[in-house]
Amino acid sequence: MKILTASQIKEADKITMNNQEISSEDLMERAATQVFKEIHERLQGADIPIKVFCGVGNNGGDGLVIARLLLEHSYKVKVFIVNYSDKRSPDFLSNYDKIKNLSNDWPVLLKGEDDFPEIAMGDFVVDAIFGIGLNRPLEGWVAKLVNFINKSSAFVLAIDMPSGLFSDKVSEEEDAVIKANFTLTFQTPKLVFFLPSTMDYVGEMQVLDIGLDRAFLSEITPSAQLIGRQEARSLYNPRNKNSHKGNFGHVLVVGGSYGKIGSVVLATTASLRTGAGLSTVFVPKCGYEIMQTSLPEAMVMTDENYEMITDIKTDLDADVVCFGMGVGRDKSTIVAFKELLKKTKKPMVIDADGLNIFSENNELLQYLPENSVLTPHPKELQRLIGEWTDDFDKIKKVQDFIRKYRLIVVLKGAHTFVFEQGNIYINSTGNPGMATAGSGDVLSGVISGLISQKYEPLFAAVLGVYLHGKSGDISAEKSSYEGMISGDIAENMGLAFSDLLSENKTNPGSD
Ligand SMILES: NC(=O)C1=CN([C@@H]2O[C@H](COP(=O)(O)OP(=O)(O)OC[C@H]3O[C@@H](n4cnc5c(N)ncnc54)[C@H](OP(=O)(O)O)[C@@H]3O)[C@@H](O)[C@H]2O)[C@H](O)CC1
Ligand SMILES: [K+]
Repeated sequence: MKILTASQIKEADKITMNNQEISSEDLMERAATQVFKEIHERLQGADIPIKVFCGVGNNGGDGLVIARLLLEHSYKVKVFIVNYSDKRSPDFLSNYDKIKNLSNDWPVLLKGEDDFPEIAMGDFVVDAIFGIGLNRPLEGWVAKLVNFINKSSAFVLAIDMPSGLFSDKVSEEEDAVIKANFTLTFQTPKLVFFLPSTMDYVGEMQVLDIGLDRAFLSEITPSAQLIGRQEARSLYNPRNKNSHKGNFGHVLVVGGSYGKIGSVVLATTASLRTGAGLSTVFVPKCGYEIMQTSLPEAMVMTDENYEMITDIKTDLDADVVCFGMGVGRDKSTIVAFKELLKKTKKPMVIDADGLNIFSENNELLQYLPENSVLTPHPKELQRLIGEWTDDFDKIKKVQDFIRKYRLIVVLKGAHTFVFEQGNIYINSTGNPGMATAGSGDVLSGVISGLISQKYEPLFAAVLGVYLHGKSGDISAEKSSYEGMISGDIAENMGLAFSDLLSENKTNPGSD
């Protein structure tokens, strides 16, 4: 699903109104009706006090329509107008009239702190104060109102965006931003919903299709894309019946050191569970028996050295080389890595200490084959590209880095981002249970397994991240966030594929 900027959304609005010959008020009615339906479906007429806080722009206009529709369905609604400005939008004004005509219980005008209503624990708060039109931080009593709502224990539903959250930059720590339990957003998710510094404001998120112009939406180049099941499914290459293990490629995993052979076991298991035809590992001698016993499906080659990798003597023409897990940063390992880089022509997948070696030896990056995949977590990324001021600056710095070295970067996090030049793919699967030792080793193995099967490295990264997250979700379902371990993610890859390929799911753009 495309993630659009506020200006792209505003353009889509205009084109939609033009092509569908509808007014902006019609579009507002349509958007807010979708919200009403979602609320109605969940509350089923329940006798819950609903407090709708409306700004005086179009986000506030949405709030007024939602309130009107709820009142028409006999919900217990109280409307508060957050009168932050004298500039009221025309669609706000016409809906203000409509709601005033509906009942004698007129909206309450809030002009300062003294007007704040009581918000009780069981209240249902609708936040329709600001949407994508926010262009400066909240100030004065409006900021205080937002903090006041946040302090209440009420359930908060944000309309389009949590108020106070910018769509195209991060807020400062002291800024007032609604902390929503749920956000119903129109047509497209916003990039800030997925950034580490802003995602917590959003709560659970659902995108409502408000029927913006299809042709425009399909043609526009997005700033990023959200990868749900449908998008991941479109990347899957079905297998030919007439095939043998040679068709699915050969993965070479190079890694491990004394006490860290498990990381290689995990990555290699994951590569095989993802469908690699053959997987060979290159480990220090201490890893020989561990590998052969724990993963009989893999072939094992060893270094001369018992404890660490010092010389990667192999002429194996693998389809992909995965390097870095548990490998350490000994001088001799760095030399061996450099030799490996020089002789490898096919894309590589680099993780963990492989990334740290690059951070400390920047000159090695030039030997990395084009289209190789780096899989850092934020700390590893910071060591690679330097400090960033905020998440938007980070995105820019990653783009500069991958342009320079012609790479793909998989930035691991609650929402893993896959960066290619000029594009970002944001993953929708996964859960906090995956923050467990070895989870990254499994991911490198999954991506390598897909590359060996002739997936383009970019698509291997995007699909791999999706499947890894899905397998994590399946593992959590079976064992809970706390109880799952990364070996489960490798073991459940088969179920993640089955889920991807099952026919009985219809929810596009999400899971
Ligand atoms: N296609 C869609 O998604 C549709 C969305 N709709 C809804 O419309 C809003 C966007 O509405 P808009 O009127 O553009 O913007 P806001 O309601 O968010 O803000 C209104 C004005 O508030 C001023 N502003 C901005 N920041 C502040 C601030 N910190 N303090 C005070 N005032 C502020 C600003 O005006 P200025 O002239 O003062 O700069 C804003 O213009 C969208 O989010 C949806 O909810 C439509 O209903 C249907 C289609
Ligand atoms: K809002």
